[in-house]
Amino acid sequence: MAISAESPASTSRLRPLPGIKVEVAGQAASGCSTTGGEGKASCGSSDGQGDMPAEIWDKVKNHPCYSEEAHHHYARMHVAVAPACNIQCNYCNRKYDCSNESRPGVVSQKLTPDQAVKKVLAVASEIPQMTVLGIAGPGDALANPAKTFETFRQLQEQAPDIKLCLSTNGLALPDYVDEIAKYNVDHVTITINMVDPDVGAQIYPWIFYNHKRIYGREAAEILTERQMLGLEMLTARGILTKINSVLIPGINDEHLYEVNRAVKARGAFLHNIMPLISEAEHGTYFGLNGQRGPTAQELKDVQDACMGGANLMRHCRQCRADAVGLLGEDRSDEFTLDQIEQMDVVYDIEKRRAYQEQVEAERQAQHAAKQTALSEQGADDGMKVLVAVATTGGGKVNQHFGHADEFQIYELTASSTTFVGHRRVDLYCQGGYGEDEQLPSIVNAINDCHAVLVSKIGACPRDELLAAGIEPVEEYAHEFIEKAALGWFAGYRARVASGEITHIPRGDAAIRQGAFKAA
Ligand SMILES: C[S@@+](CC[C@H](N)C(=O)[O-])C[C@H]1O[C@@H](n2cnc3c(N)ncnc32)[C@H](O)[C@@H]1O
Ligand code: SF4
Ligand code: SF4
Repeated sequence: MAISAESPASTSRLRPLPGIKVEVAGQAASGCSTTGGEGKASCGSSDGQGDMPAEIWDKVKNHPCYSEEAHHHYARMHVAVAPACNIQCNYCNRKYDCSNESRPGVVSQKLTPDQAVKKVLAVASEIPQMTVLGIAGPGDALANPAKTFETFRQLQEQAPDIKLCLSTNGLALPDYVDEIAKYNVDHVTITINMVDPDVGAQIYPWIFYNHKRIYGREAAEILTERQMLGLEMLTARGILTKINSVLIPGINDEHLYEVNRAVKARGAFLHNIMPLISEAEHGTYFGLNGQRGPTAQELKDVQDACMGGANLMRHCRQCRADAVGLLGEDRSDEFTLDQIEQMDVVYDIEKRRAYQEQVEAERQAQHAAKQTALSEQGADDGMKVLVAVATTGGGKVNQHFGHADEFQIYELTASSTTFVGHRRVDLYCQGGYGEDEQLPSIVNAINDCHAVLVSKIGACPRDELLAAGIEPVEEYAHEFIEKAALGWFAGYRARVASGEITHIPRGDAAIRQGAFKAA
């Protein structure tokens, strides 16, 4: 597909682009449910490739961030080799020795490139489904170019099967595109929160550029120009890009649609709209000044409004800069420098490959089960519901309600299943203490869902969920998630059709008791 990089009307305030035509070698939309947010049933391919070109498919099918399906099966890790930053965001406060905060920009230990490479080899040997190594701070990968590229250089030699990624604010990006290509870094994340410097001036107090500090609107103007130029240059080289945007209510919530269209026009592969994390105790400008993050509903509304543009990632976990494991789990505690010194690391590519073949077979089985379940749904009657799922990974409904500290949320129609996000909750099972207090907050977190799919649930929470209009479902324990959800949905629609129950749309209006009623 050829995409013109000329400025679309909505981004006319940007630096005029050089009018290059950018070849985008296959957008996510042409694949089949490979991205986070828009998995439709139109694709019948058994593995999910759809009509995506093979070279793109190879880059995304086992990348947990670029493919929603892959994130159930494959792991990633970050190494914290990039402490410095060349700009200031009003939502960021980096910490270098912190083990108890789970947010971007925080790490337990800064690493040298040599230490980082040791750690990657150790993790990759212990967790063979770890396919991706990213440098995401705690500062900016490209504000620390020597450490970033030395890490990549060594890894390319010693672990050539691992995909390399980096995250940047984009200010220095145009200067490093050649080096990014040289080390086969084929996934780059750029954080783009605005394409309008007036919006940018409310997010970025300063940038450090050309040996000086630049403030306010002028800083934001330079930043947006550099981000757009860097994105175009990556697209022109066939490097896949993911755009992160932090949703900041009252500042860029209404503007992110424009960002989505601007990055799509420049060939972005995915757009990851993430909620602002903002607490006074993090010590950020926004946190200290009462700027709140969005609700789950506000986030979904903005993501939904952006559909039809750049494809959306909705399964981001906003990981720490030293995260290790499947998205949502963090095993970095098992790989401290002291522990790595004690490990007998043998990096065996063949063993990793053989293991990943099994993992890939599971991913494909999950995809095929979904396609079969969709084909059995019958005509689409326009009904749309959300369901919550308790899972420990592997793409299956395999967690007890009481053990879930989060639920994955899927939107179902008769012709699609779409992952729309995860909701963290307080653990219900507290060893007998405080359970009654947790339940209302759990119900509140999933109160826009019609059902919650679990491997098991106790009698007390079952009754309370039913009273709140949420149907607890154990029947599909240990099934693949989409197959389970669609199986329940087919039964639900049949009960509605027979008059056994009344379908009541939920959403915001569902914050009431008794939505799930017998007719
Ligand atoms: C720590 S940064 C490191 C990479 C790079 N410096 C950048 O900003 O893109 C990783 C991601 O975390 C995001 N981030 C940092 N603090 C955040 C916060 N308080 N809330 C939401 N996202 C945040 C950044 O915007 C960025 O997308
Ligand atoms: S660019 Fe990244 S590391 Fe730098 S201040 Fe912003 S979020 Fe923090
Ligand atoms: S922060 Fe988001 S994109 Fe980055 S590794 Fe975690 S899930 Fe993937």
